[in-house]
Amino acid sequence: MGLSGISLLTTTYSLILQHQSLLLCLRAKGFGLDLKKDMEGVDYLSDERKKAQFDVEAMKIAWAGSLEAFQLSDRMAKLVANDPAFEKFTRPMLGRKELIKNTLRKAAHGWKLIVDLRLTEEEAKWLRLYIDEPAYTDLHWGMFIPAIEGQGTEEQKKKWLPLAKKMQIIGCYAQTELGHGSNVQGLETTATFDPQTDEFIMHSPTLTSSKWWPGGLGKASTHAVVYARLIVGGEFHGVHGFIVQLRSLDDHSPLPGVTVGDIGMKFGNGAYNTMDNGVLRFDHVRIPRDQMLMRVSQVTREGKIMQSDVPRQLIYGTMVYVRQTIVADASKALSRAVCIATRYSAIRRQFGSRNGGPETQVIDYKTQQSRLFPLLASAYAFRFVGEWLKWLYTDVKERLAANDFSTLPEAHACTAGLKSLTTSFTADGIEECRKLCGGHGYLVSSGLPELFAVYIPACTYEGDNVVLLLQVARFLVKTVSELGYKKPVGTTAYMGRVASLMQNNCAVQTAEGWLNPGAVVEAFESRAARMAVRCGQQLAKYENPEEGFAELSADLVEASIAHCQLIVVSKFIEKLQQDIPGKGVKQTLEVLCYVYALFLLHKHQGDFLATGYLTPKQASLANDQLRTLYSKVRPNAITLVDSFNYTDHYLGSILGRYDGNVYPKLYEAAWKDPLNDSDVVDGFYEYVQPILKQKLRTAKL
Ligand SMILES: CCCCC/C=C\C/C=C\C/C=C\CCC(=O)SCCNC(=O)CCNC(=O)[C@H](O)C(C)(C)COP(=O)(O)OP(=O)(O)OC[C@H]1O[C@@H](n2cnc3c(N)ncnc32)[C@H](O)[C@@H]1OP(=O)(O)O
Ligand SMILES: Cc1cc2nc3c(=O)[nH]c(=O)nc-3n(C[C@H](O)[C@H](O)[C@H](O)COP(=O)(O)OP(=O)(O)OC[C@H]3O[C@@H](n4cnc5c(N)ncnc54)[C@H](O)[C@@H]3O)c2cc1C
Repeated sequence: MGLSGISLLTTTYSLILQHQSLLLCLRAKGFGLDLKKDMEGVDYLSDERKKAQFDVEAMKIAWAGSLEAFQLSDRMAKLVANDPAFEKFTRPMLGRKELIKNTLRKAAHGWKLIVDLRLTEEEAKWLRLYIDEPAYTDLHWGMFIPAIEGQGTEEQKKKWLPLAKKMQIIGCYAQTELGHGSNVQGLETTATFDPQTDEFIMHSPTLTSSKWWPGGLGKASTHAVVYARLIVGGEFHGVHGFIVQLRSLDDHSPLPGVTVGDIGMKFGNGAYNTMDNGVLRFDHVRIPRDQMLMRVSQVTREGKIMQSDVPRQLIYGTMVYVRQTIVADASKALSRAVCIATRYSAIRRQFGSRNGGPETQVIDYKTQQSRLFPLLASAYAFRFVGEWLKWLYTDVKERLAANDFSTLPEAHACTAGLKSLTTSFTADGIEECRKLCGGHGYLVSSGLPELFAVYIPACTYEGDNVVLLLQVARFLVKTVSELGYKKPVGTTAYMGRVASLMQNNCAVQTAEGWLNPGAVVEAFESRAARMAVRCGQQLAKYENPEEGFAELSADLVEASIAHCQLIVVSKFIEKLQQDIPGKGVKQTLEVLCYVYALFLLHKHQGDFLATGYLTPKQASLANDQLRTLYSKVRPNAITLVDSFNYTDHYLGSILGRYDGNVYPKLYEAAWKDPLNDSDVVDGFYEYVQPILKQKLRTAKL
């Protein structure tokens, strides 16, 4: 094949796809073809992009939340993508020590950019996100600083926040212990007040009291907010946060009485192993009294405990904040996986070739659509519920600052429940995206294995997902039990209409009848209300409510999921009631909203049927409508993932490349693997050749 033959290959998209494997063979066999030259600059997804029925630039803004948010995020994404210091392709191949050093280097480079370019806190947050490497800085900015902001007095904030924000100290959040994580009141580390010296003595009395897991603790932090049992005058006064210095600010060595280190390798290559999750023990370490975070309770010089008007639950406030950010992160992680799987599904062809024509794009298989499009719709749904949750949190924060604590229980229930719902779904969704990409999805260069490994602990950290749903259940049970005399508000307002929600059944008669926001919301409200009320009725049969709660906990978790799904569906619908500019943007989002809702209805039809709200026929009509909706998503699929505006650097996936130039890049990447540095593998002469050369004496073989 001559050069003219090669240039012919670039003429049509389908021809190129057919000939890619041939080209690769030629190169491998030493024919010297320059694949880079032949394939680069071609957009293999351009035909797909032409199918869009909406204004992609406007959708990018809808996804980002505003033009300003879009521009800011776009600027930071490009800053990172264009800086070779943030290369991450080799990360999964690094040993742990190199990995951590590399992460420290990136964090330092990121901080230099933040300082040199005078980035705002918001810009810095996006910069760290796009660097896309879990690091001690996540916990410093994401938990240590918020803990001081939320639980410190004005004086404490004035002292510690400037140091932390200039990174003159590095902090982490040391709550979990070897023996207890979920049960915070079961923590064993003690902080005993010594009135003689006006100090607290921090101590780890047992092996199980060792702090275990805190990110950034293992190697980087100089300080920690340590959660410990406050003991004053020999009595226990609950768990509180204390700012404790762990390492010297000169040479970083642990201070006397402090034993600190890393807890070891975690799931996956690269992935969360860039984080130094740590172990920490105290041997009677003394800290000044004013290092107890004292917004909720104060210990006086004389050793008196003073309670402020602030509820005790505010000690858990940092978790409310972080759970809210985790919901926003879920939409990022899911959209990333979906972007990879959608683009690759349009490139990948299997079967269906007629008369030598191209095979079918796997995205056109209905089964592929029924697995992929609900994930795409969920990414948008989580994005919008995350936006709403951020608003809710900001509102609560303002109220807390003005000593109005009335909305804290709802904020706790919403953040706990939505954190659980979105992270569980996203973790499963990333794995589904890997399967949607077939064998190539299992390659590290697809980006999916590392994304999965880095993401799955989100189901555990910041509260085990089942434990959190049980918190939602307590909130629901309380709401139901108070219905007779207290009007439910906020996300439980629908319970105020419990009588009609229990009585009226679904009125939908046709598949088109499901394209009605009122019908959809009523279905989810009825299901959630009926499940919660049913749990309430069951609980009432127990003399001991705690015993009943434990016995019914699996059903209570189901009721919590129904309530949380209702929130996501309602917030998506509410979003669509706003003005959303751009040709076809609102209509396309409406399709996704119905996909999300009807997919859930189909998946959980057992609930809807068992509560008596739906008939089997109505459930089946919903499924008919869902199939029609998938056809409406299909032409917009690629541009819907383009609207996330992810750079190739952030995606970190050959399968998800913007230009769809998958096969040559996969091929190229394989040759970059260190194993291919030589033709004869290390160890061949010691371990393989002797086998090949052996002269077997046994008759059997
Ligand atoms: C890739 C880079 C990402 C970058 C992101 C940036 C930052 C960080 C991101 C990632 C995170 C990385 C690491 C994660 C860090 C952690 O994991 S920190 C440790 C988190 N630990 C937990 O979440 C522990 C879970 N357990 C609990 O939250 C509680 O103990 C409990 C289970 C909820 C309560 O237990 P219980 O014994 O029943 O209750 P207690 O007596 O303690 O309190 C009961 C009352 O308090 C209310 N309540 C509970 N929690 C909260 C809260 N958070 N806010 C407000 N109120 C709360 C509860 O409703 C009860 O109220 P009543 O009115 O009495 O009913
Ligand atoms: C990657 C990672 C990073 C972390 N970072 C930090 C950090 O920075 N700082 C920090 O302090 N901690 C951190 N943690 C710890 C984390 O917050 C805890 O692991 C988490 O809260 C879960 O607690 P646990 O490990 O005690 O789980 P457990 O509570 O032991 O859970 C084990 C099982 O028991 C079940 N279970 C527990 N209680 C109940 C119940 N009441 N009813 C029914 N089932 C129950 C759970 O559902 C689960 O299936 C991190 C953890 C990970 C994995």
